[in-house]
Amino acid sequence: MSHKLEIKRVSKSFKKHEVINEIDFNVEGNKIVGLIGRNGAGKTTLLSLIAGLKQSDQGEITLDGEPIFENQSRMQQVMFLSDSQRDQSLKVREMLDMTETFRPNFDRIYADELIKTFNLSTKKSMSELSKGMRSALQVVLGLASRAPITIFDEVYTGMDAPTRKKFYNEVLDEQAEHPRMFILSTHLVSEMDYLFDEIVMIHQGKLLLHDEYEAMTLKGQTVIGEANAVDQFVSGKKVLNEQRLGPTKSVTIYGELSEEERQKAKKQELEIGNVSLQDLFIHLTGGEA
Ligand SMILES: Nc1ncnc2c1ncn2[C@@H]1O[C@H](COP(=O)(O)OP(=O)(O)OP(=O)(O)O)[C@@H](O)[C@H]1O
Repeated sequence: MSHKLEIKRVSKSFKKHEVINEIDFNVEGNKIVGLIGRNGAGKTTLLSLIAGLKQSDQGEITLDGEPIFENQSRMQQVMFLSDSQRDQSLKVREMLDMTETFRPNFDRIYADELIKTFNLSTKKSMSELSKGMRSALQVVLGLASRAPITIFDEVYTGMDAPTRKKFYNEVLDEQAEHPRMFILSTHLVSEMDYLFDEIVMIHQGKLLLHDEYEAMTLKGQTVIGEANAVDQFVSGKKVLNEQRLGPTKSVTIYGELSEEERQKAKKQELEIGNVSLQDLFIHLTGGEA
């Protein structure tokens, strides 16, 4: 079954600091959504609002038309996994037991398989796990719970590269066998972009872009060639970045190019190339990520 998540002009402040500013977008269906933003952009805050763990000051977040906040049945459909510290004395086995009690779709057999995949011991307590192991446990709980909306808030940052790769493979396998909506926040953009169907990019609490991954990367273009010709070609377009190398110039733009414009570029010996999501992210959020 597919679900509709609506984020309707949501704002949230802490004291006088507005952390989320009128964010507005919808996601519908079984998709893997990448939530991208720099440190402090507001990703965790937005995801906590979506999970109903915090109340927005303005606007509303609904799942299938019903508000999530203070709505037990909707909150049960949304699972939020993060690296925040849990009760350190609990054993891994107890964490699995507790999660199984609260999550109606929890698959214990799959959870036990994942425990082996990620080399975790169910006998250890949380305080005995390394940072990477704690991250892996969050991944196990999130995947095995099979909640219709599963949110991973940068849990992978503690995991080493081979373990992250295992996680990415599991997400893709799960999405094929038990489709649902995953929201994965990250700034490991180049490493994770192949997972995403849709991208939500936020910056300083505001929504910068929301689009399908493919559409978004097709809109990012570099135009390289003789400086004057490049300047003329990009005039009136959204310019993200410019680099000059002697008489040559490389400009990154964002927006669709018509066939006519592509032909014009060809005639003027301008080279048009695609921009990676990582480069778009860097340029759109103003500098090195
Ligand atoms: N409970 C809180 N009280 C006060 N300020 C907060 C609180 N939680 C978050 N903030 C502030 O809100 C802003 C956004 O924080 P948030 O954790 O949502 O960002 P983020 O995009 O997840 O960052 P990162 O990638 O570094 O984890 C930051 O300036 C942070 O200091």
